Amino acid sequence: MIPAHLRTEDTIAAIATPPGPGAIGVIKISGPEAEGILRRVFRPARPREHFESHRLYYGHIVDPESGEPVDEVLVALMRAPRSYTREDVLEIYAHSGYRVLTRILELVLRAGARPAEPGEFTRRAFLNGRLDLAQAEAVEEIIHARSDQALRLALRHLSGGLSERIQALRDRILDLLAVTEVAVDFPEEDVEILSPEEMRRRLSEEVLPEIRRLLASAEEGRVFREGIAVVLAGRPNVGKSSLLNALLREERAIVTPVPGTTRDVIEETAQIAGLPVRLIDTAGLREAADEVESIGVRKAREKLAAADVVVFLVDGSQSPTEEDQRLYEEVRSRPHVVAVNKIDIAPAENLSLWRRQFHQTPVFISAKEGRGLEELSRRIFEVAVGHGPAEPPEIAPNLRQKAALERAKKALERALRLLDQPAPLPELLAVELREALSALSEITGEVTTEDLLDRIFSSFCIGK
Ligand SMILES: Nc1nc2c(c(=O)[nH]1)N(C=O)[C@@H](CNc1ccc(C(=O)N[C@@H](CCC(=O)O)C(=O)O)cc1)CN2
Ligand SMILES: Nc1nc2c(ncn2[C@@H]2O[C@H](COP(=O)(O)OP(=O)(O)OP(=O)(O)O)[C@@H](O)[C@H]2O)c(=O)[nH]1
Ligand SMILES: [Mg+2]
Repeated sequence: MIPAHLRTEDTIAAIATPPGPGAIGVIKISGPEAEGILRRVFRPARPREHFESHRLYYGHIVDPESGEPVDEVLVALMRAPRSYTREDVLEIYAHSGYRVLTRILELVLRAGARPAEPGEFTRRAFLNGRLDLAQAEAVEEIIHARSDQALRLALRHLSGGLSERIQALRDRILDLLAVTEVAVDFPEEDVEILSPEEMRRRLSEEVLPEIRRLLASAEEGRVFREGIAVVLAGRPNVGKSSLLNALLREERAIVTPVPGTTRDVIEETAQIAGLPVRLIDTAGLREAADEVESIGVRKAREKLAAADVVVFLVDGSQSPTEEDQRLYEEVRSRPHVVAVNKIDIAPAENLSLWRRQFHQTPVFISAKEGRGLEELSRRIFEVAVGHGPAEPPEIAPNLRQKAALERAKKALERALRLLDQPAPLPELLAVELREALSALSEITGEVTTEDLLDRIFSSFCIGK
């Protein structure tokens, strides 16, 4: 039974914009009472009997009990099925502020709506067939995209890029299942509609490679979507904070000639070669001079251990020391890039010493003059992604979708093993093909459970 809080005959309402002062705040209402609510709480500037669909009306939200105006607004009514949820949708464009939006929402609730659960608008869009499940997940992906690449990927998912690939796979497996079932139903007829060899060929050359491609792009897509943590580490005064500032193009961290300037962890988001990156500047690694600094150094080591990529920075204006070597040993086991800084003032003989100092060729940079930063970005990208800067994959399944793909892959591999045997039983084959189909159907949501939907939509924002 559908729990009361998800009854789709209810009219739901939510504030759809972030709380606090802002130019405009939006209240969304969806369900059969949308128009009734409009009539009860809205007073149009010019009295009217009828509200046209998809038109903006200007007027006031008025408390129906006291007659007191609450805000000056624009409203739009979008009649079913031409709306986000395919139900009647009412949107109220109000001023945004701490009180005004909650006041209006209270009136709307009193006028016949109940508060929407997180993701409930999109859940209705899904239940009413406007989006499939993969597209619904893409809505959330758009909201959380932190780089252009991540956004592009999400938008392709929203417009059905992933769903189409899954659908094509399902069609192929369905064809195979259909002939297998003929063989189950008419065992005595010796009509071999599809030979085991042909079935084998289609599975191993057409279906499984496509699943493997999708799985690989899931891996690759993850870095584009979620981004990486890049920690800047090295001895005091080598120019870590200067590099942070240079990469951000902003004077974010304090830079001084005094070693031990940065004592706390500084984190900022940036884009590096299209990847969303959390850049983390840390205290210079050394025997700390005081308690504050020693806490800073400890935090620096914690960040180092959790980094996706460490940029190990050294000072090219000085020659390598044992201390640099010792610190490098700490970093070496982590994915890292070595950067030799201050090449604008570094003597040439130093640079050749530094060149031979590490297990990899360092990148030569000047944080001060912004030199070598592109090369550094490229190297960070390589270490994070495993190959040179490339476009993100066309589409990239998320973790849930990846798990379903893996289930489908296992089932199809079992089917292949059956086909290796002499006279494979069609009944057994059909079981595996159906299992693969059901796994793939979970991705787009042809097959779902309340539990699955709860899990997916509960992580959405309220009002989405
Ligand atoms: N004001 C407002 N802006 C918004 C949204 C919204 O809900 N309200 N959206 C919320 O995420 C996004 C836009 N997404 C939307 C997707 C579909 C439909 C829609 O009405 N689709 C109908 C009919 C389209 C038509 O007129 O042909 C449909 O597909 O059936 C509306 C918004 C971003 N901007
Ligand atoms: N010439 C030159 N000076 C630089 C460069 N990068 C940093 N510096 C100078 O080096 C000094 C230290 O720079 P910071 O960025 O504060 O160094 P840090 O590694 O963050 O130092 P701590 O926070 O103390 O660990 C400052 O005087 C910077 O101006 C560079 O590329 N060239
Ligand atoms: Mg610093």
